[in-house]
Amino acid sequence: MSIVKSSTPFIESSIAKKRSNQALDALLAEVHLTPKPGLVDADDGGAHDDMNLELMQRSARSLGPTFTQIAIAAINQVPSQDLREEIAAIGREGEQTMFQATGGINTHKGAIWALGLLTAASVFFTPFDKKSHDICHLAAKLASYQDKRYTSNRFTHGDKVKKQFKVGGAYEEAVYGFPHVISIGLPILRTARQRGYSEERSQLHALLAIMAVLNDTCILYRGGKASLETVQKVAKKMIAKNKVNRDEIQSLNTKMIKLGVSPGGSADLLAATIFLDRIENERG
Ligand SMILES: CC(C)(COP(=O)(O)OP(=O)(O)OC[C@H]1O[C@@H](n2cnc3c(N)ncnc32)[C@H](O[C@H]2O[C@H](COP(=O)(O)OP(=O)(O)OP(=O)(O)O)[C@@H](O)[C@H]2O)[C@@H]1O)[C@@H](O)C(=O)NCCC(=O)NCCS
Ligand SMILES: Nc1ncnc2[nH]cnc12
Repeated sequence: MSIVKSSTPFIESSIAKKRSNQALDALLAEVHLTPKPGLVDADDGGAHDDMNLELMQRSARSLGPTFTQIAIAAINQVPSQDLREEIAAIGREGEQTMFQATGGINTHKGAIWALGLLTAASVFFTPFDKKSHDICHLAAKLASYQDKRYTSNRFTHGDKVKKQFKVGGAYEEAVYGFPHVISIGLPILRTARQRGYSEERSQLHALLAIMAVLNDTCILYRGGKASLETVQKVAKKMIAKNKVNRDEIQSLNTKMIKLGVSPGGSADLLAATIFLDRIENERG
């Protein structure tokens, strides 16, 4: 069955397809960025002994139809309770697709959430040409409606650490308009580019800058507060020098493997940064 509704006009369906391709490309760009500390990349599986590059690519590609369905559902809509529930249902189905593609491994749950909302917001109706902060604002509005019909009562890893350490997680990041993307990821990516760094090096700067401050519930769940503080301290030091070298990344990677922690939330927010940056750049 075609994912694109037969009633969707051609121009709308091509915009929806374009945005969902951009979401998928952003996921793949994050996965391919090498080296990255603690995360799966072309060199190794980071702190994950159950993941590798091929698995991450398969997971990302399995999500293409999910992003297309989200974009088709959201095109020319405005945030509403009904749409929130429709997008949530598609997102949950996407999680099942991901688990099928990975044999039950959680590779991209946070990315489905963040990029799902941002993809929807990128195709909403507005009378103005949307900038990144407008897209994040609209995504936040959509996230702020309750997921009433489909919500599960499962107590997740995020729920556990949010309660234990009194921090926000992926939900709060979205509801507050993706502050780590708007105030950290995007400006650091662009500053690094202006300084003449390569695209990959600039993305690495953005990732480290996010890692330096984010309460990443993946790190907290596996390593507690001490591990999060260690990772943040090292990432902060690297970013403060404005120059990141490969040896330092490798040493942080080794440290994170020893601690058994991975910055999965920061990786998702890097993918969100790349997605929004590319949309804004395409307007010239
Ligand atoms: C509202 C939801 C986010 C609900 O999420 P839930 O409570 O079910 O899950 P959380 O545990 O809170 O995790 C969400 C994922 O978000 C990423 N993340 C973590 N911290 C942050 C942060 N501060 N800001 C933003 N994002 C964050 C992270 O995802 C990445 O890590 C995952 C891999 O981690 P790993 O440690 O390997 O795996 P675990 O499963 O934890 O197990 P162990 O290996 O440790 O045993 C990977 O998924 C990365 O993507 C968190 O995991 C939302 O999900 C929701 O309600 N969804 C329903 C559908 C919906 O409404 N969708 C709408 C839009 S499509
Ligand atoms: N590259 C990566 N490695 C591990 N977990 C991730 N979650 C999102 N991207 C990831």
